[in-house]
Amino acid sequence: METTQFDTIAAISTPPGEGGISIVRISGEYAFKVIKKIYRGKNLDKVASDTINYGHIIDPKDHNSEVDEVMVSIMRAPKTYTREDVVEINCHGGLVITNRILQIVLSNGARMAHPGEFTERAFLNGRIDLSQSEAVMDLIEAKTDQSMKAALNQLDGNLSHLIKNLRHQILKVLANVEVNIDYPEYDDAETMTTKMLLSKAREVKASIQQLLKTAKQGKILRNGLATSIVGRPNVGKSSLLNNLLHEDKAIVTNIPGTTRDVLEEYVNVRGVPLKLIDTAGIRDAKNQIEKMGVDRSKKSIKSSDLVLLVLNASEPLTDEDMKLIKLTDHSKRIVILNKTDLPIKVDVDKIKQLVGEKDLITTAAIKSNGTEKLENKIANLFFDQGIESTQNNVMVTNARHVSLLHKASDALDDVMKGIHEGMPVDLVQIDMKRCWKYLGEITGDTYTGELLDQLFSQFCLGK
Ligand SMILES: Nc1nc2c(c(=O)[nH]1)N(C=O)[C@@H](CNc1ccc(C(=O)N[C@@H](CCC(=O)O)C(=O)O)cc1)CN2
Ligand SMILES: Nc1nc2c(ncn2[C@@H]2O[C@H](COP(=O)(O)OP(=O)(O)OP(=O)(O)O)[C@@H](O)[C@H]2O)c(=O)[nH]1
Ligand SMILES: [Mg+2]
Repeated sequence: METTQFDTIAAISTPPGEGGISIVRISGEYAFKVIKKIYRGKNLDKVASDTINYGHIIDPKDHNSEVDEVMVSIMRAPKTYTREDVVEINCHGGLVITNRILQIVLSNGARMAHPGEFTERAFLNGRIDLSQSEAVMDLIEAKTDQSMKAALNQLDGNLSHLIKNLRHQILKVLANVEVNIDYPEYDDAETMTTKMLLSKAREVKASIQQLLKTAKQGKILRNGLATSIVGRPNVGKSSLLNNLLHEDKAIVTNIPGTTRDVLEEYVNVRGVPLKLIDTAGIRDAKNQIEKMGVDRSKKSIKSSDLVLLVLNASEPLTDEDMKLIKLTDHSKRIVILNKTDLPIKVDVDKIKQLVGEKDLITTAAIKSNGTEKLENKIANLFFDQGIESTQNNVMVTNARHVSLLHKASDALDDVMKGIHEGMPVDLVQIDMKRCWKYLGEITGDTYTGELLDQLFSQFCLGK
């Protein structure tokens, strides 16, 4: 059946499974009509907005039999999450009961919501803009406190304000340009206008570049710092992973080649989310399965933000170690000299020479020695490059926003180029307008149906 943004929608807004309480949320014009058909208790027409009310859900199609004892929240438009009438049924948190109540809601005037549709309505009805909607999802998926803060900042509208302010400035200049084109009072009107465009283009570009500088850290906070643990077989890679996880997740044995496949885990290191990738030990593999694992390790080095290269301090350096040092020379790298509880057989000075003292630490993973040192080093790598600060700690965390900021900045380059090449001002302003349009796509001042479908379909059901 064709669905529209005017239907009354419903979904279970709590995670599936057993729990203390589950919430079935209803939003739209008929939300109150629906609940009045299926609720026995107070007269809901008489209760104030933003109240929660005791009663029972009944099934009109089954002789009004009682289905559950519930609390029902009544929230009247427009001061609600979606800006529509919203009703939330707080029922007992069983799978069967929650689904039964949803079914009753659906057969009494509501239709099933699409993923993210409540938030999409909050956007379409103007309560939040597009970047704030995206922040709702980031908030749900945030993996550490730092990621959560960045998402909350965006939900509060700080990125939106910054972008809206830039757009406003551009619009003002464009209006001035129009006036000067239409009524050139002075002979040098064109020169004046050009000057104005040029200085505004420079100013806005500087702001955009400042924002883009935050994107690297923003991406890490959102997606995690992709970190590969590499090294010869049996050097202690999986042991180190377990230490960072503070649990025994990866299988550790004294048999070289234990880890055959790539293992991925999220860890929180002092607020920095790491996506840790334990790889198969790299050596000239003899058997096919191990060889595939090694190929993946090599790939994983290439796609990592950070490489933890593990060496065995209790054995002399091998050709494979040397290969690995070379292979990771161009990556951001921490070299870990492990097994330092055993007699040291490796030439430490040579390693210092090869990889630099700054990025070298010693550990004894078997005793969990050096884990804190490693954690500090990782956190410092992230924070020491200096958190790029902008007004109100705005951080760009989203790939869509980054791409639009680049396009906007390129459009400004075209403005400047046009001016330097003496292009007529009415042509130059087209590029300025393009910049304005790209910025508007971040906040959703301009958007397409496809974009909304694509964005909101990534949300969870009931959000
Ligand atoms: N039960 C419940 N808990 C929830 C939500 C919800 O919808 N239901 N939320 C969502 O999923 C989040 C809270 N977010 C919300 C954001 C705005 C409004 C809202 O009604 N805003 C109105 C009125 C604000 C006011 O009274 O001052 C507005 O902005 O006009 C409600 C929830 C998290 N917890
Ligand atoms: N003495 C000592 N033994 C260690 C240390 N770290 C790890 N080991 C031992 O070395 C062996 C190999 O450890 P793993 O963590 O499985 O090594 P790995 O690098 O993941 O090995 P593969 O998965 O086979 O590539 C195990 O027996 C560990 O207990 C250490 O610091 N000191
Ligand atoms: Mg392993």
